Amino acid sequence: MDSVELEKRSAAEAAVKNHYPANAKWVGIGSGTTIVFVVEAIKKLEIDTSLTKFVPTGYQSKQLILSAGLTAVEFDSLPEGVVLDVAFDGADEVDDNLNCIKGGGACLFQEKLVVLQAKEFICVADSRKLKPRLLTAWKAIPIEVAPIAVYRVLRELKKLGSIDPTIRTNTIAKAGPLKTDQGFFIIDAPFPPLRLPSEMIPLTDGTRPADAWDVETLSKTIKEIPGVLEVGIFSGVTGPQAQAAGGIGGQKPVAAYFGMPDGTVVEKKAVY
Ligand SMILES: O=C(CO)[C@H](O)[C@H](O)COP(=O)(O)O
Repeated sequence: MDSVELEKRSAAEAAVKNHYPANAKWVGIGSGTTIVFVVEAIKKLEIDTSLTKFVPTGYQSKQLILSAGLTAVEFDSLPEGVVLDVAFDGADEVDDNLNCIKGGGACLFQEKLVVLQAKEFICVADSRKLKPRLLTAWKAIPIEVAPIAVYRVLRELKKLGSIDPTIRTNTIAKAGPLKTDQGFFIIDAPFPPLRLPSEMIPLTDGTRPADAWDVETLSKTIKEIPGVLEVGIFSGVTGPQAQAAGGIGGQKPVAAYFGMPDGTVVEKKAVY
């Protein structure tokens, strides 16, 4: 196993050890390559999971749950009022405030639904994902868009300062735009590195500097473009603050685990 895979595994083991609830009833399972190690770590606990329901974030996630012999319940089959005990998921980049970029695997819409429905979102990643600000190494924001609106959304993104946003295409033999589990397209929209909201200094007339966006404002602005289903920025209040505001757990992780090249695991916790 190469060193990045080992980082993913050690982060997953630490995250599951610290956050998998003793009598878990509902557990969200994200998408991507790191989440495979989370499911492996849950299995390694050797606890009775027969009463636990695992909520997938898409096709790959559901197959992962089923092939591990666990019970999958799709998001749209959740009984009314159910709040997930915890949701584990990966990320493409995580900043100092635990804001995340997600959607590298094109599952951001269901991933956001699932983490919002969980008391706690626990992020699991390798060392490459740990950066002070979003869009440092990961250069574009994944945005899920209705196919009919895609060219209009591309134009609107350019007006917001995105340099050369593109429609993601299939990487396998089938030519054409990649389709998400919802049958939508993904636009990858590059922007300059994003600031934290606290770093935004308005111009003297009170407006935003043309080349500077903070995580929160850009996410909300993109979400308002007609045709956008969801934006791959996971930000805002989290944990108890989100619960107090009625948004259950919020979009942002309460803790993020990063496997490091030296075999250690860095744990970062949200500050409330
Ligand atoms: O958001 C995601 C999929 O839409 C993934 O969580 C993200 O892309 C990280 O993937 P990986 O664990 O393979 O690095």
